[in-house]
Amino acid sequence: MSERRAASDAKTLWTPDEFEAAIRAVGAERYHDLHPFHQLLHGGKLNKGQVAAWALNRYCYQSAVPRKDAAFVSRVFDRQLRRDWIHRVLEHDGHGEDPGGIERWLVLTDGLGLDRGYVQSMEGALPATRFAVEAYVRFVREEPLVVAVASSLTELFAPKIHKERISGMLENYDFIDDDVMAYFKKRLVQAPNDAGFALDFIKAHAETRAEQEACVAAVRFKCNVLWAQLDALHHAYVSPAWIPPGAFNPETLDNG
Ligand SMILES: O=C(O)c1cc(C(=O)O)c2c(n1)C(=O)C(=O)c1cc(C(=O)O)[nH]c1-2
Repeated sequence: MSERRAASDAKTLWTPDEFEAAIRAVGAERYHDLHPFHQLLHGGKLNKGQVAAWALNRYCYQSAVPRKDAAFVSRVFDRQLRRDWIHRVLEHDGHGEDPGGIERWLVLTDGLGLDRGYVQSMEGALPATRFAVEAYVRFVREEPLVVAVASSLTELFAPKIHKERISGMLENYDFIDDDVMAYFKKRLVQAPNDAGFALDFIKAHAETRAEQEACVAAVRFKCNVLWAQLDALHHAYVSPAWIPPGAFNPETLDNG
């Protein structure tokens, strides 16, 4: 055991409330709602091409989420936990009558004038987007289960940003309507359930202070995954507007 880990284990276990407060403090400090790109997006300050760049890159995240959840399930020996987690894959991939979140995301990219095949190929995504989302998949595949669960807890902070996004984008962009915001409306119901389950799970299963601190670090890591994607978008499409070779160019979009 490293010296740092031993020192952390020797500290008193946080109470469940203290543990939750430490997790929530990470969101208050560094969730991506604080990123200038989101403020531009929600405030109507971007043009259609820039919004399309965001949606196209964010598709990579959407498609990685069920992959990381499937990777998680594959590591779980407890049948009940697999049952409790597997719906996350289905929420995104669809199930029965529900076309799923990825399909709803493609309705958004259709509405922005992007070709579906191009979006799904991820060929136009920024290099940093690909690195960031794959780092998340790898993290969930490799870290201890309780830490992997904790990394989903940025979802505690997502409903606030989804509400702001629905109202801000509907109000500020004439190319956004209710149909294309369906993805976020659905997440307003799904995310609190998923986050509540994950929070209860880590409270019950992080048994040492070191494990609790590793969970907090996982939320910090995940905030970085989200933040890095917006840094890359800002750099490529806002200022200095350096589009990496081969990445989506908004000028190729009709009415971009
Ligand atoms: O729009 C957003 O800001 C946002 C953020 C996050 C998040 O915090 O990771 C998720 C989502 N949306 C989302 O729609 C979603 O399905 C989702 C799943 C997860 C996850 O880590 O399992 N995060 C998020």
